[in-house]
Order: sequence, then structure tokens, then C-alpha cells
Amino acid sequence: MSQVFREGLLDGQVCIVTGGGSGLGRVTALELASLGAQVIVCGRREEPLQETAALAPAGNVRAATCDIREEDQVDAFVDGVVAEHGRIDLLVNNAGGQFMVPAESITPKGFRTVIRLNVEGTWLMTHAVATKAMIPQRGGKILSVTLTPHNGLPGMVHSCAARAAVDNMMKVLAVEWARFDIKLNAIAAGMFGTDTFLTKYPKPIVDGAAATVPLQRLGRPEEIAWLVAHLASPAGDYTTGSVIDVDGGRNNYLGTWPPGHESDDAGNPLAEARRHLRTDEVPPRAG
Ligand SMILES: CCCCC/C=C/C(=O)SCCNC(=O)CCNC(=O)[C@H](O)C(C)(C)COP(=O)(O)OP(=O)(O)OC[C@H]1O[C@@H](n2cnc3c(N)ncnc32)[C@H](O)[C@@H]1OP(=O)(O)O
Ligand SMILES: NC(=O)C1=CN([C@@H]2O[C@H](COP(=O)(O)OP(=O)(O)OC[C@H]3O[C@@H](n4cnc5c(N)ncnc54)[C@H](OP(=O)(O)O)[C@@H]3O)[C@@H](O)[C@H]2O)C=CC1
Repeated sequence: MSQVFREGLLDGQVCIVTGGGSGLGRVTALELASLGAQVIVCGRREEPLQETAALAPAGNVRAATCDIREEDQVDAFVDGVVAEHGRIDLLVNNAGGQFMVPAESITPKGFRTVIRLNVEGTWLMTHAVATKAMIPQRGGKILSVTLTPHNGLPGMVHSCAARAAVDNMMKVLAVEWARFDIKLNAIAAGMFGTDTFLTKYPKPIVDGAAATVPLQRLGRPEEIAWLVAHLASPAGDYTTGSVIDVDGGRNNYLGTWPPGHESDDAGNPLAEARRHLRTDEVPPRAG
């Protein structure tokens, strides 16, 4: 049962969540399912997908393997969903990722790997779902999980380039496909305490991550899932072409306010002394 939304909010919707076998994708798939949607999760590995399906009490999550980088697999997967359910209401492009290394150490193959997964994989899924289901049925929603801060993450130049491309892909398609009533948005995630996030990156970076967020904590996966559910519901019907940051404020400032050297002894932000104008200093009225 959802902690936020009413039961049955998404009854009848058919939703795909890529990368639904773990982390943000799993929690999102289960939230959509708890609201009555039929959810199909895909990823490369069968086992974690089946685990997600088993976690849905109503049995309305189905698992299917699909590597989003492979055109044939994407076509077969989307054809299968349309054959079984007749329509697709929501695609969540959540599958993605990268490795963190300094730019000068990234090989051409490494750069291509990340671009191929995040840009081409997202495009293949988006194009297949649109052409096979949403354009013919005249409607649907596509959400792509990307990254903040938008001015870039050192150590992840490939992924930052890729996610900026996806942000823009959603914006352009929101204009082109408005004539088919397809809404597309990006959800730019900050840092969320998923198993991969907590184990993949160097420990000092993970340990120090919350301190770089104005709200001083990592995101909780359900905070992505709730936004997806909101946008999937009628509350999201007028939102398209947006990049929505869910990052505890991190896109706007890399840290808390005030930083140590800009605070007084009590930790309050420094402020200039208020200047009181004398009456003979008041500027004359214009005109
Ligand atoms: C701390 C700030 C975090 C900011 C917020 C972001 C958080 C997150 O996104 S958390 C969730 C992340 N989840 C993932 O990244 C999961 C998906 N990722 C992957 O599957 C891999 O990381 C992938 C993107 C590299 C793709 O894997 P795969 O297709 O299996 O690719 P290979 O492992 O075969 O590697 C191909 C190629 O890429 C280069 N490479 C891979 N890893 C590294 C590395 N650690 N350092 C340098 N280069 C790497 C390399 O060129 C590989 O080819 P070979 O050298 O021939 O192996
Ligand atoms: N956690 C965080 O702090 C943040 C995460 N993000 C992004 O959010 C998304 C989810 O992240 P998170 O849950 O933390 O990470 P996970 O590593 O848990 O999720 C990635 C998922 O994508 C799947 N996947 C990877 N490659 C492919 C592929 N070629 N085809 C199909 N599925 C694939 C994986 O399954 P399998 O290996 O079985 O294929 C896995 O389930 C990712 O795009 C991530 O980069 C963005 C910002 C912050």
C-alpha cells in the first residue's frame, strides 16, 4: 500500500520500468504496482527482476530480460508487452549508469559504453514504445531518470554528457510528440542510497556524500517513486518537457549554507550591516 497516494490511483495503466530489478527501479515498480498498475520490469539479469516481481503482493509485476542497448531485444520486448496488454501508458527509462574515473583515464571504449547505455539505450526504448504503442494509441507518458548537478560531476564526464543529452531528448520529443498527446519529462536525481550507490563508488566519496547536499542527507528511493507516481497520475497531465531535480537542493549549491568561513560564532550566515538613510540622503522622486 502506498504511503502517499490513494489505492487504485493507477488502475488499468500498463507501465514499463527499465532496470526494475534493483534500486530506484525496483522501488518505483513496486509503488506503481501498489497503485493498481500492471508493471513490466526489464533488465539484463533474470534473477533480480524475478525478485522484484515476487515482492509485489498483488502479483501485478512481470519480469522480462532485455538489454536496452540491443535493438532486436528492445523490439521483441516492447512487441511482447503490446501483444500481452494491448497498450503502454508509462515508460520509465531508469536503467543506466557509469563508472567514476578521471576523464583522462577514459578509453574510447569506456566512453562509448556509457553513451551507448544511457543515450542509445534510452532512445531505443523511447522510440520503440512511442512507435509501437503510444503514437498509435494517441497518448502516454515517458520519464527518464538522469543526473544532477547539471553543471557536471567531475569523474563522470561521459555520464554527464549522456544525461544532458537525455534531458534534451525529453524536451525535444515533448514538443514533437505533443501532437500525439505523449508527455515526456526527465527526473534528474541527486544521490540516493541504493545498494549500487553505496557499494560501487570509493568509500570516502560515499561517506562524504550527504555533506555535499544542502538538505544534508541522501535521497530515499521512494522519493523518486512518488514523483513517478504523481506524474503518471492525472496530476501529471499538464507537465511535459521538464527536467525535474530531486536532489535535496544539490544542483543549486554544493554544500550547506553557510559554509564555515562565512558564518558567525553561532553558525548564522554573515550579513552586511543595514544602512539607514538620513532624510537628506533620500534620492529625489523621479519626474
Ligand atoms: C558519487 C557520485 C555519484 C553521482 C550519482 C550517480 C549515481 C548512480 O548512477 S548510482 C547507480 C549506478 N549504477 C550503475 O552504474 C549500474 C550500471 N552500470 C554498469 O553496468 C557499468 O558501470 C557500465 C556503465 C560500465 C556498463 O557495464 P558493461 O556494459 O558491463 O561494461 P563493462 O564492464 O564490460 O566495461 C566496458 C568498458 O567500459 C570501461 N570501464 C568499465 N568500468 C571501468 C572502470 N571502473 N574504470 C575504467 N574504465 C572502465 C572499459 O573500457 C571497459 O572495457 P574493457 O576495458 O574492455 O573491460
Ligand atoms: N542512486 C543514485 O544516487 C543515482 C542514480 N541515478 C540513476 O538512476 C538509475 C538507477 O540507479 P540505481 O538504482 O542507483 O542503480 P542500479 O545499479 O541499482 O540500477 C541500474 C539498473 O539498470 C539495469 N541495467 C544496466 N544496464 C542495463 C542494460 N544495458 N539494459 C537493461 N538494464 C540495464 C541494471 O540491471 P542489470 O544489471 O540486470 O541489467 C539495474 O537494475 C540509473 O540510471 C542511475 O545512473 C542517477 C542519479 C543518482
